[in-house]
Amino acid sequence: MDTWPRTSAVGQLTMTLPVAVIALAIPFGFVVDDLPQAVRFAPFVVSVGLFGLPHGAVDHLMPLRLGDASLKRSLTVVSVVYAILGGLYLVVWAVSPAVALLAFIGMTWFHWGQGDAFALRAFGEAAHIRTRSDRWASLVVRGGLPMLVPLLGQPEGYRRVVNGIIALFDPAATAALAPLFRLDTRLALGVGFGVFTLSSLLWTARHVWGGDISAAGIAWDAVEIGVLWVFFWLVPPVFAVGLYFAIWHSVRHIGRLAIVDPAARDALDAGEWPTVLWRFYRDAAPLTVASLALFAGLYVWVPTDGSLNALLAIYLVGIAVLTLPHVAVVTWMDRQQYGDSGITDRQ
Ligand SMILES: CC1=C(/C=C/C(C)=C/C=C/C(C)=C/C=O)C(C)(C)CCC1
Ligand SMILES: [Fe+2]
Repeated sequence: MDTWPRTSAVGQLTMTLPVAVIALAIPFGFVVDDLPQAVRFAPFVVSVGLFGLPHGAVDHLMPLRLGDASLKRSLTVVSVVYAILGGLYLVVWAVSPAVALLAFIGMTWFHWGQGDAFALRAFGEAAHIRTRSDRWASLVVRGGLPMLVPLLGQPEGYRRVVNGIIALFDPAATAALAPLFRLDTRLALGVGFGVFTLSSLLWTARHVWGGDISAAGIAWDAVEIGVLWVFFWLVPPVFAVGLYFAIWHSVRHIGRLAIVDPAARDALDAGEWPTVLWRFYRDAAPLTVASLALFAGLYVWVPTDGSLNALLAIYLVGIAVLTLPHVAVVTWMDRQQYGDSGITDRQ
């Protein structure tokens, strides 16, 4: 299967649109703290219906579309994976929220990194991401931007969200993560990640210096990385991470879903955008609604003060529980779409 339609419209949209929106939002970061709290939360609210939550709600069709499973088998396998992984993870939240929170950040680091590494290769011109080590380097950088850079630039906003989530289950447990916010910890992490970012670009640049590919892909990669560093450093975390989730990670994943759905792919080739979106929303609607039911259940189960902060915390725990099985499905998609031999030699 040709999973690399580099020149198609989906490529243009999934690559350019997110960067444009994120770059335009950077100046907004200077004023958003002075606006009503609801504005900071707006991207997460919007993500419930627009791209964010629905992007994972098509997982149940992946074994059907990317493997050789029947619809029934596809549904059964994915439901079982969701029930087991989501259920176990929910237990971890109840038993040790600090551990569960750290796992959530680590898992999102991996997942948003894997999503971007795939999109760069499939939709961008990222011919410099060729080998397994290139892909891992890109994954670590791309995932670290939304998960680590806000901690470096905006520790107070970061801490508020982290503590808010942990306190839902056990207010005393927030102390466990205090070292994360210390200046020396952040300095070490910042220097380490900065060095890693530059090294990974230099490492993948060897293919360009080797002379066999154009420099356009790596230049684009570097621009995106630069924009994201600035964005996550300056923009308040709740707003920044929410916007990134809805408009970057999810949009790129929806592009990925479209190329594995033959009818959506034909519509793409014909430039019929509404058809693509319609098919996506039709597929995603039932489980998006089911996810909302799960969130409502969490809200009933975990006592809160009903504040906006507490609602965000509940939403994030709900997302966390759904993300673990989602990562399992997307990691399987990676295997299918990259092929067993890795992504070498896909020139
Ligand atoms: C909001 C926020 C955080 C975490 C958000 C996360 C982890 C979101 C994950 C969403 C996922 C995994 C969606 C599915 O693809 C931090 C970084 C803890 C602190 C700063 C504000
Ligand atoms: Fe995702």
